[in-house]
Amino acid sequence: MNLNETSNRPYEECGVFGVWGVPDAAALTALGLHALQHRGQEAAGIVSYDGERFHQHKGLGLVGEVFGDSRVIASLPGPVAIGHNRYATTGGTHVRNVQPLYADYEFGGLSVAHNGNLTNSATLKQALVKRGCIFQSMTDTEVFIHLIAISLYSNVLDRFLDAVKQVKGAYSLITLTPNDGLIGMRDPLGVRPLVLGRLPGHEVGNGGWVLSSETCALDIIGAEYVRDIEPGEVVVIDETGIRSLHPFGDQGARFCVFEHIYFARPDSVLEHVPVYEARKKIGAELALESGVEADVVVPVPDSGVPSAVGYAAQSNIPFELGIIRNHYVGRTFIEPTDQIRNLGVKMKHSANRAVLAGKRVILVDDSIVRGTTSRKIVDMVRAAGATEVHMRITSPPTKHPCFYGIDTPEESKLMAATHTVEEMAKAIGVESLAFVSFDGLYRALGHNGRAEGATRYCDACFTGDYPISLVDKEGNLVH
Ligand SMILES: O=P(O)(O)OC[C@H]1O[C@H](OP(=O)(O)OP(=O)(O)O)[C@H](O)[C@@H]1O
Ligand SMILES: NC(=O)CC[C@H](N)C(=O)O
Ligand code: SF4
Ligand SMILES: [Mg+2]
Repeated sequence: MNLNETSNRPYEECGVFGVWGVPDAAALTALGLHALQHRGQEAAGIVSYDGERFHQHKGLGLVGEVFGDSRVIASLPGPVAIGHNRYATTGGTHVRNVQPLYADYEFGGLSVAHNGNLTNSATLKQALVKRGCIFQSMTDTEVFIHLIAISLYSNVLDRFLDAVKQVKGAYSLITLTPNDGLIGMRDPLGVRPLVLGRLPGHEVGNGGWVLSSETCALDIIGAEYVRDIEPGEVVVIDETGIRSLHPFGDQGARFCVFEHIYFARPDSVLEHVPVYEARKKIGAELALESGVEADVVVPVPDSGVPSAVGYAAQSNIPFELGIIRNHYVGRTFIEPTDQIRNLGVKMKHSANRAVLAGKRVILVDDSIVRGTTSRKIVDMVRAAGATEVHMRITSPPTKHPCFYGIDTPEESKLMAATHTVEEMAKAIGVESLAFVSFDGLYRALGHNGRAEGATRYCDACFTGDYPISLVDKEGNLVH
């Protein structure tokens, strides 16, 4: 069962960004969010702090829509700001669920931006509501707000640590506090990414620090990549410097392998691995494992492009843009019905007849979820005159839902959960279908097959091996 009331759509997640000690912090944050737009297109928000007051602006829509007017940025003064791009995993697309969340406490204001999903938030919420907490949103993220409020510790950092020790799930957090600075944190297994960067020229007063989901947002503002925040690490940035705490000790790391396969932008570097290179290598592994005679290798844009480059190079078959993507249709379709989603795929992709007619075609994509995209693409490619269509997928079959911040549909809607590979090939209408093997995937990421990779990554949507307990699901609780 999926935790999301609007779960009937393809997956996405969120982007978080924060800057400390720079003029125009909100403007830089808007730029950072713009670079992270691929991580969430549903809503965007920025909260800034000017040393006395917090200011916020949030809205449904793309970053350019919410922050396109310079008067909006001007209404967010201060040298510190945090921002969030949202794609809902818990709590639907409503204004009151837009992040960063903000609350007033006896110590002043506090704002939090969260990428990930908590697996015990419904359980915690039930207890918090019984204690009298009044929730303003339907997000899982809001439990942080209340756990901090009821904590008996006196300083904000201790209250924050008290709160995170009670939650389970995936969370990369950026928290803005009045006295304890900017706090960045990754959950104990580091499922979601978070990196630290620095803008040169702002060192006076310890300024210039940046926290971001991905390195592509550092590049857009000219910040230098410093390092990844470690799994379970808390960094506290204030005028006195930057401190690092490890309140959970070392519990290992289970980074989301699907970030490498699909979510992250190809120009980002995740855990020291350039995403573009990793995707090319996965494509090359796939060509070695399940090569087939053909005339052209064609990517399914966008996310299939780097791996198709790798597949084509390895197989020595020409790479061609046989499917053209309409750039005015977003990354995913939020429409709730299959009928409209089908139309959405047609609007997004069109076949390039000049490349496809009379050719044996290998299509490369990163994943098959419901099969909506593959079915439509294959029909289009055949209608454009392809004589054979072979589909190659750079992830293993997606058989299980994600509960850690990716909005996958419930299991019964995942094509690979209800079909064998042969049945899937028949259903999408291809001559052959192959997925990368687990060992091939992990080799491409620089590991010695899955035996090694499984101790470093979460791959639960492919294996069902969930590294963090699913407390709400086990207790049959939904938000
Ligand atoms: O089997 P389905 O349910 O159709 O979902 C799978 C498709 O969805 C994703 O693409 P998406 O259009 O979201 O984004 P992209 O442009 O980044 O590839 C993914 O890359 C697959 O192409
Ligand atoms: N995709 C995400 O990371 C979403 C964050 C949070 N769970 C929300 O729904 O707002
Ligand atoms: S279940 Fe899949 S998408 Fe979710 S965190 Fe794990 S690998 Fe990533
Ligand atoms: Mg795609």
